[in-house]
Amino acid sequence: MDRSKKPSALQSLTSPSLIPQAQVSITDSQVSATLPSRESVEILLHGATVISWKDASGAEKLWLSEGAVLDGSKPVRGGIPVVFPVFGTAPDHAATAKLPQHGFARSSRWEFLGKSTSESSGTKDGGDSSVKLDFGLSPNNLSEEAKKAWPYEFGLIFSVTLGREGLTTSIVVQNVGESVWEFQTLMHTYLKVKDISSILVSGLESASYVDKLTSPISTNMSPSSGNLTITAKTDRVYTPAGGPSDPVTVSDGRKKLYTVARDNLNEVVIWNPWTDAKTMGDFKPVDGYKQMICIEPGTVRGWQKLEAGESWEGGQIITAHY
Ligand SMILES: O=P(O)(O)OC[C@H]1O[C@H](O)[C@H](O)[C@@H](O)[C@@H]1O
Repeated sequence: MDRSKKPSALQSLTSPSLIPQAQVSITDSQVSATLPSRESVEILLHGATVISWKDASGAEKLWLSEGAVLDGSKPVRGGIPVVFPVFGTAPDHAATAKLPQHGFARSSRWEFLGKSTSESSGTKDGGDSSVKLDFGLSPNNLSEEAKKAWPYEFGLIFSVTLGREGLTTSIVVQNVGESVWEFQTLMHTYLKVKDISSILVSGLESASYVDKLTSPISTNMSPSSGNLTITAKTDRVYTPAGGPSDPVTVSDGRKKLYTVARDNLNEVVIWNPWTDAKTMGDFKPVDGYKQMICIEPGTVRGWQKLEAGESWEGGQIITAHY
């Protein structure tokens, strides 16, 4: 076919070089993506941990400890570690009792399964408006120790979708075996803030919460109005009153910073170690707790049961407003 005679409209549709595309780069240890509009994300294969999410101006949205260990020898302190199949430890839950804190997903090397992109026609510059990166984990990727401690047939797909306004992370949990098993999962998101003393968290009004810092651990009700402020060590598991469609908003004074919406994830853990940060060897600088707040959507009160052949999906959508 004589290409010079092709109608020009068709020519532009079929010339990929004319359409701005997301750039994805893959190394032995991580996958990074940048949109034509310059937002970017970096994910380590270790734990499928998102370690950076930047807006178009290059401003980082996630807190990552300067002491974070990124070589796969321990879970990453910061970013978005994936918690599965147990949140914390569950000594009384026989099936997960032998697992380390927060399970094995954040300590295992995941496989990169591939990328997909979507274009938006409405914007003036066109091109890719989002890029989705998929990561997989199955018993084949686990250490012998983890396989022995949790001998179930499972498949996980963790997807990270970078868009112009926000970041979505979602997880599909599949029971590919022949017996029923149960799990908990959570996205341990460390959001970066300028100064924790002016941070307000809304969306937790009238929520019941488990305070993990009382002894014994207590269940409480949050007030029906007013924002949550962080003025000391905080470790609470909230169940927002409006169900998983109730978003949580993080503001700096009157300026909205982030909205965290959830899909199928009933709970939101709010964590800040405060000055106990100094007891964690990988939390640097030690006063870094002033620049972070963990807003962790998950399903962690009780257990999700999966019958043989069943699958379950949940996720978070974080919108950055600044
Ligand atoms: O130190 P890690 O194992 O990463 O856990 C860090 C924190 O994770 C969650 O937020 C839990 O609610 C906390 O109890 C825990 O301290």
